Amino acid sequence: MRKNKSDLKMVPFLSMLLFYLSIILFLYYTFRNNKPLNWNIILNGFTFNFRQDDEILRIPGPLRLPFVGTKWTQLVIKMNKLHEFYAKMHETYGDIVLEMSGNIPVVSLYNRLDIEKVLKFPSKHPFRPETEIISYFRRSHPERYPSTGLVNMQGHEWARLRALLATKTIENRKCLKRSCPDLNEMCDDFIADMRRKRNDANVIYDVHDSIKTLSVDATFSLILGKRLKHFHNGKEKLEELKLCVNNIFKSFRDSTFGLQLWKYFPTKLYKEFGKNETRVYEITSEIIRETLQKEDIRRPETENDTILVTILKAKELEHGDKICGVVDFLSAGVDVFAHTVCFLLHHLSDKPEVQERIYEEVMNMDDDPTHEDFSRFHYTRAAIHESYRLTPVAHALARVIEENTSCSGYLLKPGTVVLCQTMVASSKEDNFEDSLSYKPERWLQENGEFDPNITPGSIVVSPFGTGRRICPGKKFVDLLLIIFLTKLVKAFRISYLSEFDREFEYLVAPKRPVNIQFHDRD
Ligand code: HEM
Repeated sequence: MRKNKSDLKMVPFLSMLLFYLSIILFLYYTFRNNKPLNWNIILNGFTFNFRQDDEILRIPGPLRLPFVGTKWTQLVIKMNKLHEFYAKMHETYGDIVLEMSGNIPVVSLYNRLDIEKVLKFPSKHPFRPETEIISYFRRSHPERYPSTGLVNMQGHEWARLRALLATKTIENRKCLKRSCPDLNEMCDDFIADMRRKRNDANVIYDVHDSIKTLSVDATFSLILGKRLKHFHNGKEKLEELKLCVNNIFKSFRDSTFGLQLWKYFPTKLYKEFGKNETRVYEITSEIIRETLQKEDIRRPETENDTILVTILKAKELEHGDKICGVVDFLSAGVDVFAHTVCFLLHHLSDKPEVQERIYEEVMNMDDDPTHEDFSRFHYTRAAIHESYRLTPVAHALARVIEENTSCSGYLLKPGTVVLCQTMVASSKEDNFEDSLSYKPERWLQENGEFDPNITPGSIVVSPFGTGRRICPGKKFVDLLLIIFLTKLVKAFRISYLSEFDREFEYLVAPKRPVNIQFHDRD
C-alpha cells in the first residue's frame, strides 16, 4: 500500500518534536531541585530488577548501562591494572562504591569501620562468592567433581568439607611439625641453587620461577609426605603444574572481570581454563594412584599418616571430593607464595638496614629452625607482616552480607556481594601513620614482641583473610616463609634489580622477570 504524501511529511516533524521533547525532559530532570540527574537510577529503572528508590542504587559509582552494568569500564582499563582501577574508584567516589556486574550489584568498601563490620560478622558459615568459572566447569563434570570444592562451597556442606579436609590435616600442628625437616632441606637446596646459577655479577634472572618451584615442592611434600623428585616424572609434573596453575589464575581474572561471554557459549577462555583444570586433576590423580600402590588405606589411621593418606582414609568423604580437595590444596598456594616472597625481597632490598636487623635476630640460631623457633623471631615476623600490609597478594576479601548492615550511611541488604578493599585501606594514612613507608617496627610492642593486632587499623591487614574462612594454608606459609627468610638472610645480602611494578592476575603479582643480586655474606 502506498503512503500518502502528507503522512511522509509528518516524519521529520515528529522526529524534531521528539528530539526537542527529550532535551526539555533532560533539562527538567537535571535541574529540578538543583540536583543533577542520576542517570544510573534512570537506566537501572529500565534494565534491572530494582525499585528506583532501592538504597543500593544511590551508592555512587561508574555509570551503569543497560545489560552490561559497569562492565564497560573494563573496555577502557587494562585488565592487568585492575588493582589500580580499584584505588582510582576510591579516589573518585569515596568510601563506598557500587559496580554492576551485569545486573548483579557489587559494593566495594574502603572504610576500615565498614570492613571491620563485614569481616568480623560472627557468621557460622561465612559466605564468600564463588569463582564462577571453576564452579560452572566442575558442575558440568559431575562424574569427576561431586562438588565445587572447598574454595567455592558454602553453608553446612562447606563446613563439613573444611573440617574433614583441612582441620585434621593442613591446619594440624603435628603435620606441620613433621614437614619441618623437608622444608629445611628444600630451602637449603634453594640457596645452593642460587649460588650455582648466579652469573659473575651474582645476579639471578627470573627468580620468581625458582621460588614457584620451591612453593610447589614444599606444598607437595607437606601433603604427600615426600618431595616430588621421589615421584615418577616428578620434575616434569612440577613444571607442568606451575604453568597450569598460573594459567588458571589468569582465567579467573578474565572470566570474572571481563565481559563473561563464556557464560553463553564455550569461548576460547573457557576451553583453555578447562584444559588447565583437567591437567591439574590428571596430575593429582596420577600421584594419588602412585601413592595407593604403596599404601594400604584400609588400615586404621595412625599418627604417622601423611596428609594425603589421612584424606584418602576419610570414610565420610566421596572419592571425588578427596581428589578435588588435594587439587585445591596443591594449586591454591603456588603463585600466592611466590608473589609474596618477591614483594618481601623488594622491600628488604630497598631497606638494607631491615636485612641487617633480621640477620642480627637469626645469626645465632641453629642451622635448621624448628616449628618451636617460629615464635622467637619477632622482628623477622614484623618485616614479613609489613610487606603483607604494603603489597598484599589478594587485593580484596569478598563476602556476601548475611544481615541488614549499614555501611558508610547506606543500608546493605542480605545477599549483597561486597569487596572489602583491604589493599587500598592498608595504604591509607587514616589507618597507618606514614602509610607508604616500609616500617616493620610498627608491628612491635614496646617490649619488642610482634603483635599483628597492635593498632585499630590492623584488621585491614589480613593477608590470609579472617574468621572461619581464613586460609587453611596460613600456618604452613608462616612456617615456610620464616625458614626461607632466615636462611636466605644468613646466606646473602639481597638487591632487587628489576624495575618494581605490580600486575593484576586475579592475584596481585610482581612484574616479571624479577632479577635479584645475591651477595654472599662471608
Ligand atoms: C602466601 C601464601 C597464601 C596467601 C597470602 C593466601 C591467602 C588466602 C586468602 C586471602 C584466602 C581467602 C580467605 C577469606 O576469604 O577469608 C585464602 C583461602 C584459601 N587458601 Fe590460601 N593463601 C596462601 C597460601 C595457601 C596455601 C599454601 C594453601 C594450601 C596448601 C592455601 C589454601 C587455601 C584454601 C583451600 C582456601 C579456601 C578456604 C575456604 O574457603 O575454606 N592457601 N587464601
